[in-house]
Amino acid sequence: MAGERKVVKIFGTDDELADGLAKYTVDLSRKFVHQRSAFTVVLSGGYLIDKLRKLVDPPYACEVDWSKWHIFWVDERVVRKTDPDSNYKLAYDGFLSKVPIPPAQIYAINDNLDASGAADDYETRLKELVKSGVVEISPQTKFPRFDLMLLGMGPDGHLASLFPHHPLLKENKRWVTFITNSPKPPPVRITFTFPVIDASAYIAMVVAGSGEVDAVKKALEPENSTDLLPVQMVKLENGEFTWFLDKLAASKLQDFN
Ligand SMILES: O=C(O)[C@H](O)[C@@H](O)[C@H](O)[C@H](O)COP(=O)(O)O
Repeated sequence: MAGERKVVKIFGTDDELADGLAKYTVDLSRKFVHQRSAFTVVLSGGYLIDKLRKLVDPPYACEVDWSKWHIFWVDERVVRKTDPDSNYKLAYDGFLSKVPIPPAQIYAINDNLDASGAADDYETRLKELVKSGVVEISPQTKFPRFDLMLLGMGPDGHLASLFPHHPLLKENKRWVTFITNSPKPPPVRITFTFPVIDASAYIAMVVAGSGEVDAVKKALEPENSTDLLPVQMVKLENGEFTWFLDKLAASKLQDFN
């Protein structure tokens, strides 16, 4: 069935959220490995990685065929992989170093290139992975269709490095582009574009704590406003968008309190 299915899950504690996210990811891993013998997973930076902490331990870790996983980044800071600002480093230290995903299936950006070069290089590598059948392609839009994006959102409603009112919100040709004036430091990043995000099969948007409470309220219970947050601009063509919230992040939602 085409279109977007929206799901909201609210957890009482941080540990319950981490358990819920681990179970959801295990179920999708099983589904895609069975269906296509590969599972393409896109990560963001931020505290998302901490929320994946349960996935690396039993019972979840043993239920996953890690050899079929392929890891990508929805956005990455243009810094060395060893830099504390690197999303690769954050994910490696907190998640990837603890599970047996083949290193050749972890697609970090080329940190020898500048922002424009790194975006071009990442897009070229994605095109090769589409050709070899690892990454699917959307039959409708011809943008890459990832199996699962595990994402975070900022207090201003940004996702990936797509910030409010920025011209990159309108990018509709490139798969991967770059930004040199990100309002969230560091300023130079590469990012997937909206058409790639919109082509996803599943997105988990993970928000916990009080920092994003107003953005969550605006995204889930919008009042008439033409000034949309970036997260409100996501329109999955044929996919499921699930919010993973804790009690604090959901505390302003009328329908859920
Ligand atoms: O590089 C980045 O800045 C992240 O990838 C970004 O997309 C992140 O997911 C959001 O900014 C939310 O970040 P927090 O989880 O820290 O709020």
